[in-house]
Amino acid sequence: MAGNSFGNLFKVSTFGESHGEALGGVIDGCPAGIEIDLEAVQQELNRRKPGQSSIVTQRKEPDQVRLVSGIFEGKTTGTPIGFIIENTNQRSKDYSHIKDQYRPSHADKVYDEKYGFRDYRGGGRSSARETASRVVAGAIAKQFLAGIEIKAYVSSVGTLHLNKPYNELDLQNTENNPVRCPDAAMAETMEDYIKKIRKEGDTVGGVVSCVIKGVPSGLGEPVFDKLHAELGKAMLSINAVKGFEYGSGFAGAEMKGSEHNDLFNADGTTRSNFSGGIQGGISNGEDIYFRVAFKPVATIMQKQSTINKDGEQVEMQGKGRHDPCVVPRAVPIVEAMAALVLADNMLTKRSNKI
Ligand SMILES: Cc1cc2nc3c(=O)[nH]c(=O)nc-3n(C[C@H](O)[C@H](O)[C@H](O)COP(=O)(O)O)c2cc1C
Ligand SMILES: C=C(O[C@@H]1CC(C(=O)O)=C[C@@H](OP(=O)(O)O)[C@H]1O)C(=O)O
Repeated sequence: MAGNSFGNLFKVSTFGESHGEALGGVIDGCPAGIEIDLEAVQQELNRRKPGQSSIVTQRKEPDQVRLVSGIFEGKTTGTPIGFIIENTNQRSKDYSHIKDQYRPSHADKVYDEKYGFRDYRGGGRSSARETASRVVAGAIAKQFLAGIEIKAYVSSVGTLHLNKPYNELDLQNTENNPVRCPDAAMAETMEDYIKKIRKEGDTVGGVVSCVIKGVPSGLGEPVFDKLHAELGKAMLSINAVKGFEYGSGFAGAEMKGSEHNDLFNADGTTRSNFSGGIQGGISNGEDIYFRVAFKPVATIMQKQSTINKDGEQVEMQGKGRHDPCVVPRAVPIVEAMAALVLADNMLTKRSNKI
């Protein structure tokens, strides 16, 4: 099974299944001499971990990371950084009912078809539990990117939208509530809504917005490896993601050039930023901002029709501990993937200077 590595120069490979012994990864290409704050790495994992509030999956995992190589006396050595997170709270019996039948809109059927066999416990490799490894790698990338600030937050849950641009929000408030929405009143409305949806045995989608400040100009490799294309791939590789837009995004399609053009100031900065900090695939020094759309979780606690391995129509109802809405826990994952893209592009920029 290929496809488990991300990045070219700052490269991470992840391993592990939701109900296996452990998850983990190897980061290759992280430069030597970076001071690593292990508590900050753990803090990022705590933001993502299951069981953290009443509006996420109730699986209780400590998600304690163990760094096993590549760091000596608190600094990266330039050798591969290996890390492990043990699984401690699997409840595999919840999944025996999907051994021979498929959850609609999860990855069960396609994994069986592609590989002829699958670890059905907890969704195996297709589970978003894998994203714990991304968060570790992203936390190390963030430390390499000192001076660049990456902040994601929840901007929609279902049809509840926070209709304010990021520069009118105080993003310091994002971590003050379990939804991770920086507007306290909207966060409360969203939280109540997620609770109501959970009671109904249903799930709901949402949007994570992200802003990156302090990115130097010149990151991104046209023509195929444009910075926004790399960000798009990174975000679309996260479980349950259905959409990515940067800058003006789909709204830009409704505008005129005379409204949309980012006019220059004399110092080369721009008066507006519909470009989202990237022009021609290269960062221009303005804020990079983008949005990521997540679908409603597939495993619902309501009866739905599906098929079994023999192609018979059957009824099934989800079991186990699932997220009613993924966006509160997706915030640190989005930040981690953005950090990995920037770290990789930073190293590429260094390597193509004569
Ligand atoms: C943070 C996070 C938590 C998730 N939790 C669940 C969950 O509890 N149950 C579930 O069925 N899907 C959950 N998902 C989504 C599935 O992992 C995903 O839908 C599945 O792998 C199929 O892939 P696809 O939706 O990208 O096509 C979660 C996704 C994320 C990002
Ligand atoms: C365990 C995590 O989330 C899991 C993501 C997930 C899925 O299908 O993506 C399904 C559930 O898995 P399980 O029933 O095995 O607990 C979630 O709890 C995690 O993110 O660490």
